[in-house]
Amino acid sequence: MAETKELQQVKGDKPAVPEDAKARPAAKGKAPLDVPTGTPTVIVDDLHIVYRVYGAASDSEKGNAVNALTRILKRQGRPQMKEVHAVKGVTFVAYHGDAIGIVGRNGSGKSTLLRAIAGLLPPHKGAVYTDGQPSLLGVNAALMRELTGERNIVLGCYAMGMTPAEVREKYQEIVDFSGIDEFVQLPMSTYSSGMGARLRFAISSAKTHDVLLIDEALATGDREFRKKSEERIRQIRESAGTVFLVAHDLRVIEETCNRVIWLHKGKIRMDGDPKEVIAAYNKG
Ligand SMILES: Nc1ncnc2c1ncn2[C@@H]1O[C@H](COP(=O)(O)OP(=O)(O)OP(=O)(O)O)[C@@H](O)[C@H]1O
Repeated sequence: MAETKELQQVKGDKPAVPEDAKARPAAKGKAPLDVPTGTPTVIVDDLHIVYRVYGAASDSEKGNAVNALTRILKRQGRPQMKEVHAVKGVTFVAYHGDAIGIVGRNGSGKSTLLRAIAGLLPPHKGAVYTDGQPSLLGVNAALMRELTGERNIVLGCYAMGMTPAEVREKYQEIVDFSGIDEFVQLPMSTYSSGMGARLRFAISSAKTHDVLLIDEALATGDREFRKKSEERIRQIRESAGTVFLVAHDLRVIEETCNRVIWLHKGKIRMDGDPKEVIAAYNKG
């Protein structure tokens, strides 16, 4: 998303932190680790995301004769469209060096929020402002199953904007980081889901990202890989990037992030220190 006038203003002397953000624990409590505060990378302002599902009908609307007769009498067609209000007025500011974990129950809007920050979903209301190019790394990131790991690394690096020289320089590092060894010569369709996830993470994190959005990609890795990934996320943060991490494994979040946002039914329930938010989340 292009840098906006609003964000340029925000990057001036006085960051425009929304009023409610000032009241949140991250802002008023202890400063997150080594974060140089004051330079926002992502501003989410009263964001609403609504999915429109065409051809959907609720149980009460479909398949029964009374409903069909009512529709005929009222000259209505089949119900065509349902709306799912997945994100309902989310507001927060992320800063350079933040690693923000997003937790919440299934369907609470975590993946939707990441996709909206990545610019893949248009806001129904509100806005997302980002400084730099956000990159979404998901378990479903578009690597091609029928191609070998090697081809996917090369194409993936080109897709992220690397030059041929940079690809040559990074290639071996990516293979080593992913730990897929000789499987790199085989099509990805022969990989386990963990191997695929590791390769995706290795490719996506080979480049320095301004804003890296990670959706569950670390969930399938083993302990050793998780440690390596956490280290790499730390490096990304140190190079003044911002990382968002969605993971159901709360240990990964607690060990990796300096701030946690708890989403509940599309709204922020809590935002602040990982230990405090995770403790509250575990209590329900
Ligand atoms: N493509 C879509 N079309 C319609 N509704 C969707 C779509 N994707 C998600 N939803 C709905 O939006 C809501 C939020 O979903 P989302 O996937 O963002 O939640 P989540 O917190 O990431 O869930 P999970 O933990 O299960 O991955 C859910 O009610 C879901 O059914």
